[in-house]
Amino acid sequence: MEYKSIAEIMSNDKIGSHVCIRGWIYRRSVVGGKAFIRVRDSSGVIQVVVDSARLGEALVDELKDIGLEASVIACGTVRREERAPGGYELDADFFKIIGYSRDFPIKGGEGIEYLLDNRHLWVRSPRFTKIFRIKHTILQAGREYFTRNGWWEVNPPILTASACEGGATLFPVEYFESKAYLSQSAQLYLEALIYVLEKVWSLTPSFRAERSRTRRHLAEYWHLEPEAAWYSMDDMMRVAEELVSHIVTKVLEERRSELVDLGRDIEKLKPAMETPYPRIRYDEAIEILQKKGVNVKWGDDLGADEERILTMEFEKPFFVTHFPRQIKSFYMKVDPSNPNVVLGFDLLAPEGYGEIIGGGEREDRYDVLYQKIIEQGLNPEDYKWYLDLRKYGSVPHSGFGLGVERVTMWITGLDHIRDTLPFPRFRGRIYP
Ligand SMILES: NC(=O)C[C@H]([NH3+])C(=O)NS(=O)(=O)OC[C@H]1O[C@@H](n2cnc3c(N)ncnc32)[C@H](O)[C@@H]1O
Ligand SMILES: [Mg+2]
Repeated sequence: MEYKSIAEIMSNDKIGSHVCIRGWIYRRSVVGGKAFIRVRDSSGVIQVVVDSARLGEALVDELKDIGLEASVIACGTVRREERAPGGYELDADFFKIIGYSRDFPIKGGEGIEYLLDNRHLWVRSPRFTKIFRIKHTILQAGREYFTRNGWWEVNPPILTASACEGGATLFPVEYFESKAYLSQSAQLYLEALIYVLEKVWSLTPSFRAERSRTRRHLAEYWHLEPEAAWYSMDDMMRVAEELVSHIVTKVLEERRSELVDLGRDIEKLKPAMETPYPRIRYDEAIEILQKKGVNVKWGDDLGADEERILTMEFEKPFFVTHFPRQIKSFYMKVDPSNPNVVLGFDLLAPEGYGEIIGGGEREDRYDVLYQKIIEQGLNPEDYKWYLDLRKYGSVPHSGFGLGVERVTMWITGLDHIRDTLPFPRFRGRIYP
């Protein structure tokens, strides 16, 4: 028996053809001797009509109370039906229950904690099918961009010995007789690999022990990070905007129907297809915020609220550059023309989404980096290997980290980052 996907058969050129599908019962009702069974698979939902006059009363009676998510096979003739989801239905001449389902625990209207406790079943919702298909394309676009432009994919370690982004968000793990930490970022190792392949990138899980639960922070997220020898901050900002533009273009080409089904306003994504993106310095960002009456002063970090207000000034992603040195990580290169700021950049997504990328130029001089490690209260011993990279043929280099879930949240228009991956991890949530 040959099976078609539901998306394949829901088209005018399939009207009148005889096909077989398989999937799970998403909704069901019985009216006047007919069962209307909405079957879902990974491509969509179709209504299957089981007529007792054709397939017998016993089957229709059984379908009256069949459990949601029972797995089924159905064969029949495709026909137009405006009242059915997607405008098509399958007039069944064969219908078989494969796997029964009793009392599927998600019936609609449950609270968020209950749904998260049943995430292993909640993920079956067609809404997640659409989100995860979009995320698939985002990841595919990222890999495609780097491969096409001569970047080499590498595999940095996830078990590490020291912090990259500050000790406050480290997850310690037992490592044989000693202690290790789950990686916050692949960056430091990518900086070793640029001396091997010059332009490298990795997709790794990054871990942040974020104490507070917010709509845009996870404890485990997927991190797309390039690093390149000889690249300046400006060079790397061009890579960042080309990458994001390619991602948005590919999603709009290949996942438009999923975006529409999620209620996303496609028009709001189109400006991000065009580069270059606007660039403002941190100084200008502070001025904009102060003019809007925000209580912020030079030297303050930009939090979610400040970023949200800034994003209302732009219709596409925009860069904020040249942050105060004291609010950025030890590895950031100080601006030669202004020792108070570093050559760092963030890329902020519009519509209130804020930071999706953080990056910059790295300090490539041994003595200066050593002092910055001391300045930030870190132990140079913990960074001995990292400092070594500045002893043997050090070169100017830059990189950034793109938060895949942050980008997915923005592109899909979601209001919480937890729905951008199947099993979200944040404080208080490790099950299932
Ligand atoms: N290779 C690099 O230069 C990356 C650099 N070491 C780094 O980790 N920068 S970052 O802390 O801003 O994180 C980078 C991005 O990673 C995302 N990010 C950062 N933290 C999170 C959390 N907690 N949850 C979800 N996403 C997160 C967000 O998009 C940030 O812009
Ligand atoms: Mg950042």
